[in-house]
Amino acid sequence: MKRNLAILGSTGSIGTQALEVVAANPDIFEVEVLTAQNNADLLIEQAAKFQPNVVVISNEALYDKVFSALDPLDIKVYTGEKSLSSVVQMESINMVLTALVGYAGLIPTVAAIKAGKHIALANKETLVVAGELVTDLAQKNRVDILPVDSEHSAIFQCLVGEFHNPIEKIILTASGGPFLGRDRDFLKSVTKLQALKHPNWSMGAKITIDSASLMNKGLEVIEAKWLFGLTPDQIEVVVHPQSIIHSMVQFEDGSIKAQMGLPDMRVPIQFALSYPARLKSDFPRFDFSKYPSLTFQRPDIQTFRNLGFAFEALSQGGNMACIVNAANEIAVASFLRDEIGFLEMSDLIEDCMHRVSFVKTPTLEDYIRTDEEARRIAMEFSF
Ligand SMILES: NC(=O)C1=CN([C@@H]2O[C@H](COP(=O)(O)OP(=O)(O)OC[C@H]3O[C@@H](n4cnc5c(N)ncnc54)[C@H](OP(=O)(O)O)[C@@H]3O)[C@@H](O)[C@H]2O)C=CC1
Ligand SMILES: CC(=O)[C@@H](O)[C@H](O)COP(=O)(O)O
Ligand SMILES: [Mn+2]
Repeated sequence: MKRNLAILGSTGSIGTQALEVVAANPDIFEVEVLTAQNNADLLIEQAAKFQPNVVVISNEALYDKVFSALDPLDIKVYTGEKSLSSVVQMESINMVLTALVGYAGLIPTVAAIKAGKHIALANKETLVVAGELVTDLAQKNRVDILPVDSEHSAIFQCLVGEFHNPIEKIILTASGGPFLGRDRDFLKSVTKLQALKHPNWSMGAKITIDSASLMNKGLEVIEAKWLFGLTPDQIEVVVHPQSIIHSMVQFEDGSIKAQMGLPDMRVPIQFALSYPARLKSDFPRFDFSKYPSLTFQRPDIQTFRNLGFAFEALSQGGNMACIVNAANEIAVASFLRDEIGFLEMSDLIEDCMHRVSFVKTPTLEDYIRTDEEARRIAMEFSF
């Protein structure tokens, strides 16, 4: 069961935890490709340790630095726009972990699927932008898309042994983020430092802001629709502040299965990389006596409007989720630069949903055009 991996985004939160899993299981995993955008020092360190055949540094200005460090180790170094899409096609790879953030994950994932590589999917934006196209392509090429996202891994783990049984609904759990229970008056003036303090998970900046605004849960609703072939009314979101139950599936007899454990992304990463096997691990174990109560409540979609936008995008279909995704990427980047306020992120997304050209049955080229148009319009947004 040797897995020869390309890890796209190896220097990020998911990428570094994936390399911990790899390091603990050297008989099972081989690293063929590592990629990064800006963190050349860490990429060089990872390459020296894991000895891939190839690395990609997406920022072209850093190519010389990475090349001169890795040339003596006989590790090939690439850069440039098309590099990710070409390296994922290498013969020696059989699985690609998409641990890079944002829309940038879409085109390399499509290239990997076309080349017949199984996908361990962390980059939820790929399915948000073009879920129908990507899942159809995977089916056509007999490629598995194995979820890494903790909620989707939980659902997938509940479904193992049940694939013949219809799902009545799934229950996606949400932590509620750092601003759970807060009203709009409070949210008006929150800072990025407050928003970057997730109560349970340590993650990259973009997804942490998405969690604070409930956009992450919205993106996950769309991701779940495409991964598990659901209609929007089969997807319920429940706030569960402890993040111990990672999500649930309700079957047609009313029985509910839940997957639980401490919030530790190494568990779903490892399961996606080793599926169908479960590998032994020394990750900390859950202790029931430390969690005397697990609590649940409804999400407040009047205050956290982004979750509602995601359901709206699903009901409109076409390229609407692609519009929401691009607008959200611009909104989060602007918030992180202190250019807009927390609540203005939702105003910007709503504006784009009204103004960007709607396409009912988009092709890949339409998604690329939509992403460009939505980013342009989002950048023009003024308050
Ligand atoms: N972190 C988590 O626990 C979870 C993450 N996810 C999803 O996984 C994905 C990765 O998240 P996370 O690890 O937190 O993100 P990080 O920001 O920590 O890491 C992102 C990685 O992608 C690279 N990267 C960023 N932008 C680009 C680009 N335009 N082109 C190529 N590479 C790029 C970064 O390189 P560099 O650092 O070198 O600049 C880095 O290696 C996201 O889609 C997120 O939603 C899902 C569930 C949980
Ligand atoms: C770890 C993971 O999968 C994240 O997507 C996490 O779920 C974020 O937490 P919330 O969005 O529920 O706050
Ligand atoms: Mn998640």
